Amino acid sequence: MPSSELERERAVIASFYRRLDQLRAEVEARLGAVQRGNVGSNHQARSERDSFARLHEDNLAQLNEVDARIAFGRLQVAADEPGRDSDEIHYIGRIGLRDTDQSTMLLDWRAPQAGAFYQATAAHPLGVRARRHLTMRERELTRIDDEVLDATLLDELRGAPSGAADIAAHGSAAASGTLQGEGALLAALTAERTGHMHDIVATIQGEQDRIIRSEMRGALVVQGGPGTGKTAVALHRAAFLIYANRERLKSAGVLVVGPSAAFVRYIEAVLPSLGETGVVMRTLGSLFPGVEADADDRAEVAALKGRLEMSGLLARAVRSRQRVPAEAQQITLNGDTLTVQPALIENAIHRAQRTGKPHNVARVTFVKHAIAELANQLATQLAAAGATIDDSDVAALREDLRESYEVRVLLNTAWLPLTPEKLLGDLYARPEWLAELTPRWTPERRALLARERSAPMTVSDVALLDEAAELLGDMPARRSAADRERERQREADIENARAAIRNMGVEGMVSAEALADGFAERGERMTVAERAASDRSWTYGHVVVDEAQELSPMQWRLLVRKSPMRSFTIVGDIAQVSSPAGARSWTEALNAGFGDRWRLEELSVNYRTPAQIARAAESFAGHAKLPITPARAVREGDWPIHTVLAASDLADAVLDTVQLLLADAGNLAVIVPAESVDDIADTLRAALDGEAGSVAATGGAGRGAPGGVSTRGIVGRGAAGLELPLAVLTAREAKGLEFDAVLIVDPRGIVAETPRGAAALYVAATRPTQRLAMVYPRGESALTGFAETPTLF
Ligand SMILES: Nc1ncnc2c1ncn2[C@@H]1O[C@H](COP(=O)(O)OP(=O)(O)OP(=O)(O)O)[C@@H](O)[C@H]1O
Repeated sequence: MPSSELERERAVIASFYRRLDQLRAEVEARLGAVQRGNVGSNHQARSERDSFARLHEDNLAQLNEVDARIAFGRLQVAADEPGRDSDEIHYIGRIGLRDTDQSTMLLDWRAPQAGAFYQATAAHPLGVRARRHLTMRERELTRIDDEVLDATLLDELRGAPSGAADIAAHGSAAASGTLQGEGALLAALTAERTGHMHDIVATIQGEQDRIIRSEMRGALVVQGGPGTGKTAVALHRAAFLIYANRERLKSAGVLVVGPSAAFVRYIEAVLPSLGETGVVMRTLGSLFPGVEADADDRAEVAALKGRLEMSGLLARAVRSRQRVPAEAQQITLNGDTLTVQPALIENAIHRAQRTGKPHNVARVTFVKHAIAELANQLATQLAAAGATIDDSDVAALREDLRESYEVRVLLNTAWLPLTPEKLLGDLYARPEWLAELTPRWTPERRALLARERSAPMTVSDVALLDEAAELLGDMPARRSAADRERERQREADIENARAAIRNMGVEGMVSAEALADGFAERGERMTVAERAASDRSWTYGHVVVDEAQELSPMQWRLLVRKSPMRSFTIVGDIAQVSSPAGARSWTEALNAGFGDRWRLEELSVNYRTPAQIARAAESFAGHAKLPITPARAVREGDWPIHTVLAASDLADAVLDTVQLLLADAGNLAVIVPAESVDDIADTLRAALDGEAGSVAATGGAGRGAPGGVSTRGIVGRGAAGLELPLAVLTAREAKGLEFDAVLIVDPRGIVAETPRGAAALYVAATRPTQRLAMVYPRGESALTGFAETPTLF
């Protein structure tokens, strides 16, 4: 590219940075003024100050996040205004920028006019004559790639005297094929992986863009084979929806659900790099506030806990905690003895059940009714004994009964307030109670649920806890007082926010509701995302579910409760189902939550896996009869699959292969059957890091230096390995991730360890962007599909 053209673009980009720096300075000044402002001890004034400070801090964070690679595209669009003969030029960037005179300098990639950057093709140019990809490293423009979509432009440019000829000299004759911005795309795809997913905003492809910009209403299912960009598309769609529905989604929030902590860590930087920070990211094990489950149940147990019939069982369990005593009970109050007949309690229970409210909420009706009946009974008894009783005496009796320890025991035995944890813990730890509730189950089936009360909650328990919480409702005493106070405070906050906005002259910049959200933080400075994450019954404006094929019907029930409007982006690959509770088709998976109200989009190009690896994985999947969706791989790849048959010890063969791969891979995953993953991790740490350099399974660590030498070691187990050159993972942990090179240890062991182990191996084999190696234990041959000429170590 002639330097003149590059220089011209550099000058344009420099103007963007000047404007960005100017905006940043303005926001910093405003923030400084707010922080310095003396508001004294007035609580309301302090809240307002904190809210404005927060607003400016968020703005500043957004400007900082988008600083690197602020612009990535330029469109030359045919002028469509009559009388105008020159083309329009639009620059496309991570955010929109306006000059001081309010003219547009840079279009936000999500703006409607920017759509043509992703959608225009030679066949359907959408008015675009030329498209330019600007590749930047931090603030520096390093390369430009042109595509000329209008052939007449080439002729015009040939005749042109100025530097515009530079474009012609480097433009392709016309964008051929289906890939858009091929040069920039291939550069992105072959770049070394860092352990964190990057945004793809500069190279989104047409089929992806249509999905990203699809309307927010309803459930959209995105099906595609491995590496087709489903995760990337889902995250960019979240950013697009926040942009297009900012008011609604800023206050209701967006939830992104992924399969594992490693996965959440892998994707967490994408949305901030697009300037969106307020999204809640959760694993299925952390969707119930206060519980962080990461252990899985055995396959049969998880499958049972995921079944819809568990909701019926939990409902029966709650009902059975509303118990009529078998016999009459005696209580004494102020020296008088009262005989309480079972019918009195039964009557109060029926009254409460008829309210249709959750257990803990309906208990208020139960207690009120039972106390009233007991007071009437006692009053009649006292009157019969000669006392004179009027209404105020009956009210006093009710008060006494409420205070009585014996009455409390009596009522609690009939209707005990319950927490979800207690209900579920009892169900697992009390086999005789479970047997009462499940007369038609076999003893073997019941045994699947049996567990010590102290055992930690598992991932599949989370959906059951949430179901139980729905059936139980909040504990009554806490609820009413706290809720009334919250509502009162909220109204006052919105009123105050309106006044504050008028006073500060910032109408239109922030809504009263959004500002009131800031007040509500009450000094704790919680964001919408933080509040949403800590409130179990929070309903989100939109929910993104990744690896959605793995979800059980009970998990779908939980998620649908999180977005009653059913605004969902559901991405996954039905062939990759490896969880025993997952579905075999989208129709089956979505039936309970969505009926037939969902739409399907498919992605067809594999951007990650080189063709030679993708073909082998697909061939293996064919033999294993997995219902795969073949995808067209963008790259052929440079290395054949490396098959190693261990000559003696498996660990030695693994170590030798690891050393071979580490020589030219930026990051490497060693994927191992769950039962031997810790042993292999220990072996690798001992050999490569030495004891002192090892990294804990859950702790974070800085990425090792290039070449793999780091004072903190290069081997990490689980999510901790993502930032290191070598991560040791199970197939489940590797879901959704990608690495330059992947080494699969004992592939048959992975196939054998779960009922859907073949799918787990298919997933593992499709993680590399460059190289795949497989190490088989001594005496085994290579698996069909993956068979290549083996090496012996
Ligand atoms: N348009 C694009 N431009 C650049 N990179 C892309 C593009 N689309 C996808 N990629 C890259 O391809 C890789 C695979 O994408 P992603 O992880 O989203 O696929 P996936 O369909 O979710 O895969 P899997 O189901 O196998 O986990 C990622 O590195 C992603 O950044």
